[in-house]
Amino acid sequence: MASSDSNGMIQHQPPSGNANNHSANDHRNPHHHYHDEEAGSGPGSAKLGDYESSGDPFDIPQTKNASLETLKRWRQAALVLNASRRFRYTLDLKREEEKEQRRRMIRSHAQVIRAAVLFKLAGENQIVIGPSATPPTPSGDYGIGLEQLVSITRDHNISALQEYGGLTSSNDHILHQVKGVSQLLKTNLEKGITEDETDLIKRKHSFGSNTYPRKKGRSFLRFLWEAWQDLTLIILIVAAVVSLALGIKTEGVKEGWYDGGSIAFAVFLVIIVTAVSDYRQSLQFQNLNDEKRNIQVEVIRGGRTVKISIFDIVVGDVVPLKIGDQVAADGIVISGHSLAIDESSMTGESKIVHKDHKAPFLMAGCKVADGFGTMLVTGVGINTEWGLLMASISEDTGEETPLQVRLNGVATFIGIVGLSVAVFVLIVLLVRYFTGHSKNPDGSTQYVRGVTSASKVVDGVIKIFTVAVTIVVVAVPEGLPLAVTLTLAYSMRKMMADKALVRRLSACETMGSATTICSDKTGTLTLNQMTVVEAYAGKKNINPPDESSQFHPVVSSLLIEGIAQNTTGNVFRSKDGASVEVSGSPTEKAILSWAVKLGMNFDLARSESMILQVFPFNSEKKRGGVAVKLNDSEVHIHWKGAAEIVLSACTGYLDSNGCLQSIEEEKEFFKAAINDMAVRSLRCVAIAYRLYELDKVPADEENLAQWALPEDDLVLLAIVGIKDPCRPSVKEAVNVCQKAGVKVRMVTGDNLQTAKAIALECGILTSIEDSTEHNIIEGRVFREFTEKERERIAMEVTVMGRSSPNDKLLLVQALRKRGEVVAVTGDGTNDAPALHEADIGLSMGIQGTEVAKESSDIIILDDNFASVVKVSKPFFFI
Ligand SMILES: Nc1ncnc2c1ncn2[C@@H]1O[C@H](COP(=O)(O)OP(=O)(O)OP(=O)(O)O)[C@@H](O)[C@H]1O
Ligand SMILES: [Ca+2]
Repeated sequence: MASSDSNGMIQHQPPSGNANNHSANDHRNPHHHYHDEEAGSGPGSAKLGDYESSGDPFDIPQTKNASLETLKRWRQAALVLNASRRFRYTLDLKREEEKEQRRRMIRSHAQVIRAAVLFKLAGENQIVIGPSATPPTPSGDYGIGLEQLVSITRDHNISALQEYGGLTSSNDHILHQVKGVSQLLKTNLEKGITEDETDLIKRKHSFGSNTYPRKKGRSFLRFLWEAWQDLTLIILIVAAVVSLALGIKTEGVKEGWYDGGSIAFAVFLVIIVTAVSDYRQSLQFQNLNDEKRNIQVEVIRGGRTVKISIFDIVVGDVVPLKIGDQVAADGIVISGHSLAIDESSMTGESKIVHKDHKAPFLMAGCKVADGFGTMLVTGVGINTEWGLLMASISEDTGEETPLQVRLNGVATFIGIVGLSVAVFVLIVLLVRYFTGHSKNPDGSTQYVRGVTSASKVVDGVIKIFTVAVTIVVVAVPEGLPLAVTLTLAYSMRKMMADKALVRRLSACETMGSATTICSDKTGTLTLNQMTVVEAYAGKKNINPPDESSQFHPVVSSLLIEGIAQNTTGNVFRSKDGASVEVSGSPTEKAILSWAVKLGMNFDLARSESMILQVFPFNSEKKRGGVAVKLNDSEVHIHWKGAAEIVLSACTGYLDSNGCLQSIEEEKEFFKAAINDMAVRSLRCVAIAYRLYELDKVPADEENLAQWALPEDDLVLLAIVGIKDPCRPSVKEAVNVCQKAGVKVRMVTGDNLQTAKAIALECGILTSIEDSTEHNIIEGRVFREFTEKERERIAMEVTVMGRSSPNDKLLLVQALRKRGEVVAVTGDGTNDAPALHEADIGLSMGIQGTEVAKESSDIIILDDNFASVVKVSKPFFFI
């Protein structure tokens, strides 16, 4: 497959064989390179090993990664008769391949068109190197028409952007090249479009909506048609016909139809029930898919961050992007810091692409791999490659669970054995009959060659056939797999009612055999409603924490500057200033609200300094930083993050008079303060800053983007304690697990003391004395053990604090090595490898990122641990 990029150069994509391999190895998740990179050993090989060692052909490993290879072997071993009904896993794979092919087709199609246009323009001498583009043609209410807009994005036509750009923005946050397009689209790049209904409708009218026609599912008749095409059923149908014919022949129409009729009725019943259940399941999957696709995304409208359905995004919208998000529509980067996009879902190449003003075009359907930013939407729905792709593939994945596959296999196997026995009996009886060995009750030989009349022979043979048919009918257990299908369909419906979105049906089953659950703390065990309840400014404990008069003005203005700039959240103040809306991650929200109470005017604070460089917060480093330049050219670097980590980088603090003091002698005091808050289950965040010399800051953009923010020599401004109460239902849920013999472990990014306090509160730990050596462990300690030691320790670990997402993966790996069946909950993008590695990955519907959801088997819609338990409870006690 060859494709041309925007310069018309030919690039070679991997040959189709490769792509097939790719999907064959892991049909479930096209993003499995996450796993491959981080986990080392691929899942496929491990699972295959499991299979080999078990040696039992009926033993499909109970893991979700039951690979194609396993199924293929299994299929050979069990002589499967109707592959399409028995092995939907393979169907699933075919669909994946089909998807991949479509994707390539759409891409090459778009590229051919693009190449043709470029060629034509070149012929007409319209392409000149440098800024040159056809001027925008106004259309309707907007300065640019749909066609033109779409082609700019599709062709990654930067020169057109610059051409339209015209004026240079006074505000350097905004890449001025987007300015022109945004004006044509009547968008304010900072405040977005207005929330006005009529404006939205106008935009939809001019540029389309972010939806695509859905491919119709199969009709009921198709299911009916498929339902009877099963060898066991065909055997039964034949048996019914034969039996009917025989019965009528021997006993007359009135009496003789009973046997055949009842077999036919049974077959009919099975066909109908199978078809109905398959059909309902396909409808259910369609609903599931709709729900899966109906992602809630944030957009900025009227200066306010609002959550809307992805389908409601319109051209001109300003969409904030953060790590883990799915790019909701085609667009152009407005501003961004270390913004990197994983385009593998669209291009098939697992390459992370950095986006800035040189490569500002974003493709819908890709994932944000790093950093954050905002984008201007320029293409929606069917005008994007993603939309074309979605419209052209149907997604009713009628997968079967391992248990179903196994039972179906057993049923077929028994059916075949029955059939063979019947045929064997038939042959023996026929041979006996025709060789004159069978006798009537009166002792006379039944068949004498040349003597017995033809009609007698027919009767005799018919009797023999009846025996054979009876054996077949008794032997074929067609209802068995059906029973499982019905049960699972029921449990899936129940799960939906219990607030869980099942992405893979087999997960329901696996969940039943889970022996341990590794749960997140924040949001899953706790409510994720965070408020700052304690604050230290310098050594002074501020009480109440938002009493602004207790802060020295120097401290509070530095705090406000740091909090307003060093955030991915947003504060919206209504025109009259009466209501304030804070958005962002729960921790951010808590800190922003606190700052608002201290008198922060968000917009004003942000306009007073200019951001030079950002280090976005991530769970690995547990801190985030920003460098800002003030109007007087002073440079401040603000850091905010896990308290003890930031504290260890501090060399000074500002005391209650706003004077700089050395922190050396006071470190113990601050550590004790943090510990004191943590044991009361508060999450501690420290805020610090430092001065920096402007001439040490890289001047040119290239180096500035690469600049690693200095993070030593910090001055501590404040430490806050954030309360996040336990969910009320959690204690009971943990109890249910423990009763069912399922061990609950907490793996959290929070401080060990905080983790311990929450674990006590929700019953994961019964008492502090309960702790053995490795029971409560820090992520850092755990990761430094050797692999063998980790395996040994893992079983003991109940609470892991200050863990990075990779520690979670290590724990899951170690537990699985010890033969545990592990369920893992996760929300962050970095949790994807652990979710993937687990036997059952559970992601969070509200706080979870798209990447995490995609790597999980079950999405817990309300983020609640109690729902996790509710989902699996019926299975625990089987
Ligand atoms: N937005 C933020 N800015 C600065 N620091 C933060 C922010 N969010 C969290 N922190 C700090 O980072 C620490 C851990 O964050 P991390 O993302 O690893 O955990 P989490 O996912 O929030 O919790 P859990 O793992 O229990 O779900 C917190 O204890 C807090 O001190
Ligand atoms: Ca987490």
